Amino acid sequence: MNRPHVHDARVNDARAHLPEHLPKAELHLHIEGTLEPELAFALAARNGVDLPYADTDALRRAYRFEDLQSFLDLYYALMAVLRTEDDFAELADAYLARAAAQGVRHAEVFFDPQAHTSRGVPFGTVVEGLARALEGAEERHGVTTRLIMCFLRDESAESAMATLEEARPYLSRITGVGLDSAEVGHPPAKFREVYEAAAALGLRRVAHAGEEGPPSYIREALDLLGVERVDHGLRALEDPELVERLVREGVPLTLCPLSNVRLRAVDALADHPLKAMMDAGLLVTVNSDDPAYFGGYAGDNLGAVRDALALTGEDLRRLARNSFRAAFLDDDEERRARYLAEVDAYPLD
Ligand SMILES: Nc1ncnc2[nH]cnc12
Ligand SMILES: [Zn+2]
Repeated sequence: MNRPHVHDARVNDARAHLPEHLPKAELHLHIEGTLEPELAFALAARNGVDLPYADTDALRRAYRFEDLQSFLDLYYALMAVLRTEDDFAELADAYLARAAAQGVRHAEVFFDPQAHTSRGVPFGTVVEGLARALEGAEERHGVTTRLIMCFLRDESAESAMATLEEARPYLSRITGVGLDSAEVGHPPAKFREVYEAAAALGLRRVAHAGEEGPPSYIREALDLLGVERVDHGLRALEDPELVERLVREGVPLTLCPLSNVRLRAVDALADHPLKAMMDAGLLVTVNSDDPAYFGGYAGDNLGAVRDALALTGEDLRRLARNSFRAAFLDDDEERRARYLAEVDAYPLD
């Protein structure tokens, strides 16, 4: 009777001390990208939605992407199963449980309101559902949270502005705005006025830039949108002057290594610029982007780059420290200090 129990305890203990499970903040995570095939099918059945896949294996086999757009096509299509407040709460709670198991102590979660309102799901349904899970996360999972709403950059600036208006009644639950979806051809400049309006409402600002798009998009995000963090920023190294500025100003970059391989922004993890970016003095963090689609959550990403790029334990500690330094914890500096102390105390050898 006792043996399996003792065995389980040892497994759990070993898992708790994996180097890649050190305490960390996740700062680049699309909640819709945490929709695992099993939950997608369960929600489809509950909501009477027909999925064009025979089963979860068939769906997983569709996760072979050529580029960002080929992923986005499936990502938006699968959202059809998300309809009620409970669906959004369940989705977010499942993510938070997984993230906590890999050492995530603080999560700043993106959502794409236009992808839901455009198919008839009210803004309030999405936010109330997500907020229920996020606001209970400290008690349930030991994870503090922030919510960031992203504008779809391949939709119009007018649509983004209307979405900002829709958010007004919910601003106490929303920390900031972001910009995502198809990047090339949709430069940050398109959203200058929307970001000005968001800033006037007291919202923090981030934007995807330099994932597939050129380094000039990263400059625009800084200069025209006033972003405080750059999501991805993968192509920054192509522009040495930009790198110098990002280092000087301490602008955080939220890298997503497994995503970059799956969406073919880099050929292989061994070619990922993460280590070169660390060596250049950039404030980089490691995140999971859309973990259900790209093969791993926060700890999986960290473990994968550790192996591919021969990162040391101290490199991992630095990345974890960066994640808390880059987090929107300015309203709770005591908490940030506690998280940083947890990183320093975590045994890595
Ligand atoms: N990696 C990504 N880039 C742009 N938009 C996204 N939406 C979800 N994941 C994204
Ligand atoms: Zn992203």
